[in-house]
Amino acid sequence: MSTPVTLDNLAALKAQREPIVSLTAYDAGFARLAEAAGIEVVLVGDSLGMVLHGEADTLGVTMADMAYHTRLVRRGLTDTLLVADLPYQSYTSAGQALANARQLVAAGADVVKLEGGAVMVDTVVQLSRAGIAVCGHLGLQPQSIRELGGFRIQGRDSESAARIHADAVALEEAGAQLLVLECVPPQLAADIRAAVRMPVIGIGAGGDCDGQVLVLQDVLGISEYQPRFARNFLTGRDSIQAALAAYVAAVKAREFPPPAAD
Ligand SMILES: Nc1nc(=O)c2c([nH]1)NC[C@@H]1CN(c3ccc(C(=O)N[C@@H](CCC(=O)O)C(=O)O)cc3)CN21
Ligand SMILES: CC(C)C(=O)C(=O)O
Ligand SMILES: [Mg+2]
Repeated sequence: MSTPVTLDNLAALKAQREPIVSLTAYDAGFARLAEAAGIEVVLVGDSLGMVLHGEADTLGVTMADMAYHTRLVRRGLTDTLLVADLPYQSYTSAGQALANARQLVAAGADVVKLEGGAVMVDTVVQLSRAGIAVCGHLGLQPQSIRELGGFRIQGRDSESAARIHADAVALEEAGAQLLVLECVPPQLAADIRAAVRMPVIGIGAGGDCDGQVLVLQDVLGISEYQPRFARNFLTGRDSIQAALAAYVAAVKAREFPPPAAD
């Protein structure tokens, strides 16, 4: 890449139906490798609570953690769009969300991501009005693990599918410019993708999304627990660089995720 990736570029990729490739990173070194491999969006995910800290969920991650890792990743990137997660309990009011989102932007985030649908509309409106780009996150919301009772697929029945669909539209109307859709049935992801202008980046949500995101450690096969939807791209390859390039190529060719229920 030679010019910075923008949200407008991602919208153009959606319009062209060219898959957007996203990957998590938590430090400058891996961020640099992700950019060199052609990753368009690097996510500093609160998944770092699990893959870096060794916790069983993402609930212990703090704003200090997210700001620190966002600063590290920023130093590894020249042109890649940087999305950073607002962590658990850091956006319980619009005012708190604004203050914390500003911290992530100061640390180098281009876009801040938050979990939740209709309940987040006021917050998304305020962030957008303040000039902060927002990425929504629907479907499986790991920060709601206690309410969900586990990392389970969401939107299986028609009622919850309709709610997720309505949440996506509400987020877009509130000003969200990007959406992560995690662990929902492929048909629901396809319907939502077609219904909103913002690019929809899927994870465990089938192939008919505008893009895909995976956790770095899953792509390298070094996670303690590998979700079923993830793939180890280092298998059969001899370097991390080759694995990341293979992930990018597989998403761009729509070879990943595979068509069948995986
Ligand atoms: N290493 C890692 N990869 C991830 O994709 C990831 C994280 N950590 N941490 C934050 C969230 C949590 N995620 C997860 C974690 C576990 C499952 C999981 O166990 N899924 C089951 C399917 C459950 C069902 O059938 O509903 C699976 O077998 O994949 C899914 C998403 C996605 N994110
Ligand atoms: C799994 C992705 C979407 C995420 O939110 C994270 O890495 O925290
Ligand atoms: Mg997250």
